[in-house]
Amino acid sequence: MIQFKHVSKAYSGGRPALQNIDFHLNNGEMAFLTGHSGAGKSTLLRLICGLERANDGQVILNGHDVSQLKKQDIPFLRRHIGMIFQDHQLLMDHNIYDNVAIPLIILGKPAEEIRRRVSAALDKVGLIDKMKFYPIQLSGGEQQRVGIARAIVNRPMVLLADEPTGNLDDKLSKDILKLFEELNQTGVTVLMATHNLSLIKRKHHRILNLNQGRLTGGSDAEN
Ligand SMILES: Nc1ncnc2c1ncn2[C@@H]1O[C@H](COP(=O)(O)OP(=O)(O)OP(=O)(O)O)[C@@H](O)[C@H]1O
Repeated sequence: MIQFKHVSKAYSGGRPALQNIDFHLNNGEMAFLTGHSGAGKSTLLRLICGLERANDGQVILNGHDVSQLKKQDIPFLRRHIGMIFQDHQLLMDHNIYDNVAIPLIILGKPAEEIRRRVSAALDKVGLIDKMKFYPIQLSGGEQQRVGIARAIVNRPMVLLADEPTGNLDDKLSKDILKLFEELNQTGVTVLMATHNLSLIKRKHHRILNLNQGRLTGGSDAEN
């Protein structure tokens, strides 16, 4: 489902953020992405959804080489991806319901389907009672969960999560991880970047570990 072939990325003026990354995440697999701050985790996730372009190598998503896609084709690719950002990126002048509905509105889904799916997504993250609230009225952890609801509302094939439990306490972090595992059991491929090693230590999913932009664990050769 997600394959990196000799991928390197350097931001202009900076040292390489990723160097010669090779791995293959199978359809329906779940994996964690770990590594120190600045190791390249966000960059790797951003390459998959076309927010950044590789300088070298191939990033293949569901058979498409993301690094070769034309700019106008990127939105079509993103329809299949749910992306959860570190800084949740909510629209502050829209309420929670609207924030979660946005991906469906963009796709032109009928109002009744939007209502049903947004309610289901908010229910999953425990925020159904707050759908009329604005992001500013929610705690950091609740805002993070709105970002998660928005990412799953369109039932993506692939869920990419950048530090999704960063603002959450232990109990909520475990709940979110459980939610990802449930989605994974329905066939969604999940890649989650995290610093929280205690959260994932008893899990059996593959761990891709980055160190200074290089993959030091979890590549296919070890599996
Ligand atoms: N837009 C950018 N322009 C220039 N350099 C960048 C940019 N984004 C990231 N970098 C650099 O690329 C490297 C990898 O950053 P990245 O954000 O991918 O790491 P990370 O593992 O996600 O870190 P963190 O855990 O702190 O979020 C770092 O050296 C960072 O300074």
